[in-house]
Amino acid sequence: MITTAIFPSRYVQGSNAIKLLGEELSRLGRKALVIIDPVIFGQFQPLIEEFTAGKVEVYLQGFGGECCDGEIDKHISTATSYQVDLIVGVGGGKTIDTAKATAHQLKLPVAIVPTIASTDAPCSALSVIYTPEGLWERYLVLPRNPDLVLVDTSIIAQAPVRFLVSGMGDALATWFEAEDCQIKRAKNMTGRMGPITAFSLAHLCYETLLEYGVHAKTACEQNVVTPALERVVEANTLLSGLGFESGGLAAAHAIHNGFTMLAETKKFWHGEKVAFGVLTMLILTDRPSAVIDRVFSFCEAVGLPTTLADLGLEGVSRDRLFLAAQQACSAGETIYNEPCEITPESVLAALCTADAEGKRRRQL
Ligand SMILES: NC(=O)c1ccc[n+]([C@@H]2O[C@H](COP(=O)([O-])OP(=O)(O)OC[C@H]3O[C@@H](n4cnc5c(N)ncnc54)[C@H](O)[C@@H]3O)[C@@H](O)[C@H]2O)c1
Ligand SMILES: [Zn+2]
Repeated sequence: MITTAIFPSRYVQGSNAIKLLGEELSRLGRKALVIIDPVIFGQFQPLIEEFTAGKVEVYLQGFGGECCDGEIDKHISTATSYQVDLIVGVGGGKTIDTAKATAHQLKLPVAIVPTIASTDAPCSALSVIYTPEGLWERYLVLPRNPDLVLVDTSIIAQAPVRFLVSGMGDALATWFEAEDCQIKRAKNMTGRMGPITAFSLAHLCYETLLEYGVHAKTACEQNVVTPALERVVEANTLLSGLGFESGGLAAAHAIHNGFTMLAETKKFWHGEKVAFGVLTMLILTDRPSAVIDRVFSFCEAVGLPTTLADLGLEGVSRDRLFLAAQQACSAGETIYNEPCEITPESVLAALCTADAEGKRRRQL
């Protein structure tokens, strides 16, 4: 059997790692287009200018808010007119995915500087493309992973804690989705089966969250970096990225994609929707109740959604929920990597049951 795993070329993490930006970027190019999330543009412009000075020439451009084709075209056009030889993405998952897609179109190297540990987008060879209105559109699978991922944990610790928790929700899916792909011998994001390395990393991701998740959240609430925070940032960013890409995706992410059909969930972050996708998946795939209890307890302890109301879907009708279930079961979705029968009806049943279980536990 041929297995395949893919990795970013270089991963740098630590408190004040941003000071290494110029040195690290100068390995990749001389002139960079730096795409920055608009919310943090003012905060990061001076940092980027200071820590690249004398090493790399930089042009800064704001990200427009959605990773869609029009937005990618905007950055391609700027990069072309400035004749840059490197693309840098600074921000959350959407800015990062836009930077990766832009670099891919231009066949340039890409460096990623996540400013929140909210998803496992930084390390992957994938951009998730949406419509300008924010509906999930397609996965753009890229031929290579980022050339550099540089994570400054002090920056992550300064950001609102909800992003770190959301990243834990995304990372929580990694082991369960990879495990099901391993059982089913399903394809990972490369279209081949993952090696044991990927499944081990995915499992380490899960163990790290369970062991250090609560303490990492506490540190982030104090805006400080501790060893637990360092571990969870690495789990959210590197372990989860390697684990999902080379292990494979399954139901939790398909259910997330289904939720994007329901406008009420738009104000919730990717990892928050994925976390409820995990709870649903555990019921859908008939996991032992001890596992279900452990994952519910973890979500409750760190503050991830455990009911539909937590995702803005209080009182949602079964008919509307069925729309999300149908979307989760679209042709080609990763939900078919599950080693069990999948229908929109079975997904709806699992969604309703996960919600009821979340409510039941609150009444104990
Ligand atoms: N490509 C992949 O492998 C992959 C994996 C997982 C998720 N994704 C994608 O990532 C996206 C979700 O990413 P996200 O949840 O990071 O959303 P996002 O990029 O929209 O960022 C969330 C919010 O955080 C703000 N922000 C960023 N840095 C900040 C900081 N330091 N302080 C305060 N606010 C800050 C942004 O302005 C934004 O409002 C989705 O599009 C999802 O599909 C991609
Ligand atoms: Zn995800």
